[in-house]
Amino acid sequence: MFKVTVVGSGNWGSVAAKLIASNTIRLASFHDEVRMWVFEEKLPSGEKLTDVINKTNENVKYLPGIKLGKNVVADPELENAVKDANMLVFVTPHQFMEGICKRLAGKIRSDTEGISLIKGMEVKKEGPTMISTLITKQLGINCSVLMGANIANEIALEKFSEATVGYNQNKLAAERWVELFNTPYFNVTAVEDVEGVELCGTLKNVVAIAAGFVDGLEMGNNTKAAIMRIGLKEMRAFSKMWFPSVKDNTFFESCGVADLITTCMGGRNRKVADAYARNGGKRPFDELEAEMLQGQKLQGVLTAQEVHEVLSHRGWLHMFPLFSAVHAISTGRLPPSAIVKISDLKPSSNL
Ligand SMILES: NC(=O)c1ccc[n+]([C@@H]2O[C@H](COP(=O)([O-])OP(=O)(O)OC[C@H]3O[C@@H](n4cnc5c(N)ncnc54)[C@H](O)[C@@H]3O)[C@@H](O)[C@H]2O)c1
Ligand SMILES: O=P(O)(O)OC[C@H](O)CO
Repeated sequence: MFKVTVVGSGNWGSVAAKLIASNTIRLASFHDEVRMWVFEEKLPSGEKLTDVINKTNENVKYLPGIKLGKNVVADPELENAVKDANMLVFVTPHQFMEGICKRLAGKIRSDTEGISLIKGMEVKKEGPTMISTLITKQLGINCSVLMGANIANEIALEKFSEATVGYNQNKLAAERWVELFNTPYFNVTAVEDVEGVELCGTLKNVVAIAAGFVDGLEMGNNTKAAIMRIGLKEMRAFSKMWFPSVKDNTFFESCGVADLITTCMGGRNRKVADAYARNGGKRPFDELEAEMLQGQKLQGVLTAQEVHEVLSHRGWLHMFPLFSAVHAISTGRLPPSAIVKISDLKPSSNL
């Protein structure tokens, strides 16, 4: 029997727990109960978030108004939450994963399979390390990924969408993840390209920041489409430079072009970048994030910084004018209007 724990309980983490719980309760090969690790916090009422989730079956802070399923149990103790599980679903903002992995090292079952829903990467001197690789290295487990055009609040309302599982070699494990996540309104397919799927999910957040600038400047649909097109090309070029095995077809899955479109239309990165541009770049991103998202986290600004670091280390910045402009604008070195002057930065013909 498979026992699932969700490590993370933000907006998407809560929806993932709901999706999974609806399947573990009906499929015989899974234990009914789904544990969900909660980064504990006190609510304005003085109650602990975990207690409120377990009392109301609702994550009142990150996914208000949605019942998670009676078989979801919130647990504030990380080690306790994972101790019986042999299927771990990682879904926290990427900046917290190194610390979480350090706490979990040596404390999980040896037969555990992992999957990361985290859109982000770590930066090392030698280049980017994907979060699935960090998990594999630090915890010694196989780790697949699930990415897609998945704005969490829409899936919480059971509106139809698609997602892509990326795996490396272990097809059986990938099929089990598909079984665990798939529902009539959440259509999951698997492709053998873990890095390609994960890089799509990670890099689209940088393009979403650019799309938000364009919206904030009220530049219209053609400009936004141009930004998305250039962004997609840079996503593919960046992915293939670091991981030549990445497949072109992956960019046509839900994790690729579909996620790029939905994020640039309706995501949190877009929304906060829109506000940043409307304020003429005068209010920093972290201030807008705290005010507009109330505890939810942006991934695009940090990812732009990470992309900048690895590209500048290699001397490749000039080949990625859009990624470079997003970083320069979000750090206040260029005004938001610079997002449509990227042709001045001489994009390389080999993208
Ligand atoms: N929300 C979406 O629509 C969506 C959809 C697909 C993928 N994702 C990805 O899922 C991942 C998680 O995003 P989310 O939307 O579930 O989270 P979120 O942004 O809604 O919430 C932030 C979470 O971080 C937790 N947190 C705060 N400080 C922490 C710390 N020091 N250590 C550990 N946790 C801490 C908070 O308790 C909260 O659970 C991200 O990589 C995101 O890109 C999000
Ligand atoms: O709200 P965002 O910008 O973090 O994007 C959410 C999801 O990644 C969309 O698939």
